[in-house]
Amino acid sequence: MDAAAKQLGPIAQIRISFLYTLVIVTDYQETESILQVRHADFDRAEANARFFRQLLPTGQISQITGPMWKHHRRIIGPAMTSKHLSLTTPRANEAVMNLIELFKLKASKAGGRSFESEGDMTSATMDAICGMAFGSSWHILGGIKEQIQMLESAPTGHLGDAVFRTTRPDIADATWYIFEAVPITVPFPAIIDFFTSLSPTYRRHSRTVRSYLKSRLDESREKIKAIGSEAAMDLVDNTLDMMVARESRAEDWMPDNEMIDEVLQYLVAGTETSGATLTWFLKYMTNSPSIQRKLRDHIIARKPQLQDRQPTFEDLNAATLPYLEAVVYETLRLSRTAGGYAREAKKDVTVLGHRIPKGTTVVFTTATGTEDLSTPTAAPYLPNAAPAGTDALIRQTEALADVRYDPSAARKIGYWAAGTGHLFDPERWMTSKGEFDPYAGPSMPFGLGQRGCFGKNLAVLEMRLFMAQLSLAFFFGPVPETMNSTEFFETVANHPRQSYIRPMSWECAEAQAQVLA
Ligand code: HEM
Repeated sequence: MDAAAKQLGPIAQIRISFLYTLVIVTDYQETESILQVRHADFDRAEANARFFRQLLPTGQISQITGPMWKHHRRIIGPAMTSKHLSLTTPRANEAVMNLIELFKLKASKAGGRSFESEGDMTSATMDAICGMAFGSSWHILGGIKEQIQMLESAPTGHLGDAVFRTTRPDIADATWYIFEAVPITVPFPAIIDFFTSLSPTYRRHSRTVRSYLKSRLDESREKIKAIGSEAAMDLVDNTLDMMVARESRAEDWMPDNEMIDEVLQYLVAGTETSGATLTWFLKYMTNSPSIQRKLRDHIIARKPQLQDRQPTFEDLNAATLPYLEAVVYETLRLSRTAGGYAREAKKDVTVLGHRIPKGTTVVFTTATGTEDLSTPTAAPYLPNAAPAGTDALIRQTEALADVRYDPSAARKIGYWAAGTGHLFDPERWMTSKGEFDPYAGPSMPFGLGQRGCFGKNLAVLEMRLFMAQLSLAFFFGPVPETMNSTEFFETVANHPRQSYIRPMSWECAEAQAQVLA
């Protein structure tokens, strides 16, 4: 899709089959306007929402905008306020600390060899999200640590890496199983969903996860009854408790199955996305020693106390730690965890001068953050060059090359310098005064508008917590070329094909640097 978007320009039409046509819009300003302003014209695409319906029949993510979606947003919305996120921060910090201990242990057993990190990052984000969603985790990292402690040393893989084969608790495996059944990369999701719903294994794992969440819900009700719902509102450190505390108000009541869907949705929408983004972060750090040093020095200079204690929600913000914020935004921009998102035209509409009939799915790619096709200096579009191998699928709309961004129009967001979009460069987010500028240039990792990512605030908090503490704990040493590919593969998220790291203490890194000097 990215290749098509790049070659065909700001708007293009892709015929998937005789019955189904998509329109791709890559013009940044038009995308902003559709997502943020034109709610009367566009809604969440049914084609997108139905991916998750088997797993989360009533979750926000499976619904088009209507009374049920609004009801869910109103009840769970306070989970993304600063007040609630501040209360839940210790839950995420537990996962970060366990991850740091696990990396130390793995590094000692690896004896200088690199090892794959993505499994640990998704286990860490699952532990963190569980803690924030219902107050305790499945201790996946703790279990992995215990298994690794038993090892003398790790076996060597075919690339010369250290291989750690570990298992996860059954409940975590059951959850992964049902996540992986989301038919996101298949051509006929409805058919796949039908067969999935008949699969005894899927049904068994789904029952296991749902009955676990039901027992958490019952415990939460007991807890909140004992505290009293009004008092609980100021104390609750997880989303389930918060929803239960609110349910005493008639308008905030929600049936059990809907509450369970909302909590499970945290895990579905928040684990793989955050885990993949943090895996990319480790890759960028591994390949940017000077950025690692700058980030660590920045945190120590601005918040020296974070060397001795865990950060609070209030410690980590763009004003206090602008360079950390720049690293967070740059990682989200370049890793493009979610490849794109979609809307459906609710009526006949006009986009960039082209009539789009009611019911058409319009897709936006996060590549607009790396290849800003509305940049006046961008390379000219190639309106007649369909990407190789896709000719049969692609039919260009008539003469679209002339539909370009109008430089005289007001635009709040800046531009990235031509040809630099593919580089990992946190400086692009910094002003000459050393401040963080969220409007420096295009990037939409979370989509936008009323159907943009619900969990954005939580995700950004997680990124800050993990990135700050990992940067203080480790220097990520270079890994061999054969383990350093930048290729990726796509599921719900974009994952790096290789995620090898070689964490070491800063003291060890400095000693090595001196020997080499
Ligand atoms: C780095 C991490 C994350 C990324 C990159 C990400 C990205 C996205 C994107 C691109 C969308 C679609 C937006 C649109 O259509 O405009 C989305 C939707 C959503 N995300 Fe996230 N997300 C992340 C983490 C999370 C977390 C941690 C949660 C939950 C706590 C979450 C919950 C949701 C939900 C519920 C929706 C659907 C919203 C709706 O349909 O109204 N996400 N996310």
